[in-house]
Amino acid sequence: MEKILILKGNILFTKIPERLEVYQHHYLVVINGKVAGIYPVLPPKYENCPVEDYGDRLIIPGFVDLHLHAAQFPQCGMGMTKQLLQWLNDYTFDLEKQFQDENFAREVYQRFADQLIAHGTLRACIFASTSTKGTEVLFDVLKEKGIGAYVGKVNMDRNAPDFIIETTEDSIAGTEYLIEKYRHERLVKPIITPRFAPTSSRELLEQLGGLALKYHLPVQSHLSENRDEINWVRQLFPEARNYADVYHRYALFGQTPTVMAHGIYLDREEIDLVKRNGVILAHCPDSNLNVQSGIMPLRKYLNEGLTLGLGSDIAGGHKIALNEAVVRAVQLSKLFSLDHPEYQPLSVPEAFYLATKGGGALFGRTGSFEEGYAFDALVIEDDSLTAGRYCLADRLERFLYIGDDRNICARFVEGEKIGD
Ligand SMILES: Nc1nc2[nH]cnc2c(=O)[nH]1
Repeated sequence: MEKILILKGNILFTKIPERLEVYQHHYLVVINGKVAGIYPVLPPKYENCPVEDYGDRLIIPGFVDLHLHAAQFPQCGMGMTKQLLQWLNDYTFDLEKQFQDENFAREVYQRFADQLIAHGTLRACIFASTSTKGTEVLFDVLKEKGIGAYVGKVNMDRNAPDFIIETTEDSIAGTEYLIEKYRHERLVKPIITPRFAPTSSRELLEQLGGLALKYHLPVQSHLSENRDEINWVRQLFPEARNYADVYHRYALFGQTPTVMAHGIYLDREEIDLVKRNGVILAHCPDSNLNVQSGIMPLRKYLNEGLTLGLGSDIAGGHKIALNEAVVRAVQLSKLFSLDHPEYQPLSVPEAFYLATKGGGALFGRTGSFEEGYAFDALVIEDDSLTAGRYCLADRLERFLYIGDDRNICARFVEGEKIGD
């Protein structure tokens, strides 16, 4: 039997980056979790269906966080004067080790999931830790909460402290165990997750690429984030043409759907490979500022036709709320364009697109209210932001800039209300 959900309110979303679609006081019809249509007047066939009337509130797509580390959640806002490699050594590895303790993992992951949902992130692409048991806890917590996610057990078998790396065999065995257990889940699914090239042996990369192909699973990792990291990769993989080619050689670069975080310093050849292989880049502006990685040439990549989304990159980024990343992406693009006037700063609709439909590309049809898209949505109550006086586009901008979880009064994932 068809499950019909009808909402009424002010509906805003993007189909293309440059333009916001705005429907004032319209009806949005959802059938079996998918958007069926938006109407000024309810068609007669739905006349007897109940309507959730949200009055003058905004209804927008849920946020999609394309890159964050659940196991770094307790570390937000710490070590923020270090650069990447030092920060990993001084803070991150010590913390991630603790996720071998399932009770600790459960306590942290519950808070992490609650905060993610409270702030309106309804789909996320997540690194857990190297602990297989700890990662299992994360899968189960996210399933209970009803959010959509890709979850990766982190793989590392070299160039990090002994207490956190695994043998290649253990790393692969743990990964395959989780794949077998969760690959048929509807909303929370496994993703292959080599931490990054420097902490991966060739053997590990080869076997992970094999798993991605065998189970047709997506892949996530880090790419070209920091200059010292890039030099390190050059020393470790002299046979590779560039950083991207390290992953490409091992079937971890677009042979299955792939998200690479950062990609700040891509050369011409790498940009072409990203485009040719359909790799999605996760832009993480807060993190790029905090650990002084640099400014991604976002407009250049958009002009090249690359697919991008936004990531909070907890805990390189210090805030889990993705509207913060929207704002920071716009701000950083303005700084970039001061020195590169040929590249226009990002507009707010473009940044909003990245945080919804852009990142949503990894999850299939989500992040928009076009027909056939999964109905992942937030209802925004912005009275406290003096709603009445502004047009709908301005109200959305104000929510993105100065709103927070207190303004989100309902959340839907594939048509189901969550987080109440
Ligand atoms: N931002 C960030 N970059 C990384 N590169 C390798 N590991 C990490 C991590 O945990 N965070």
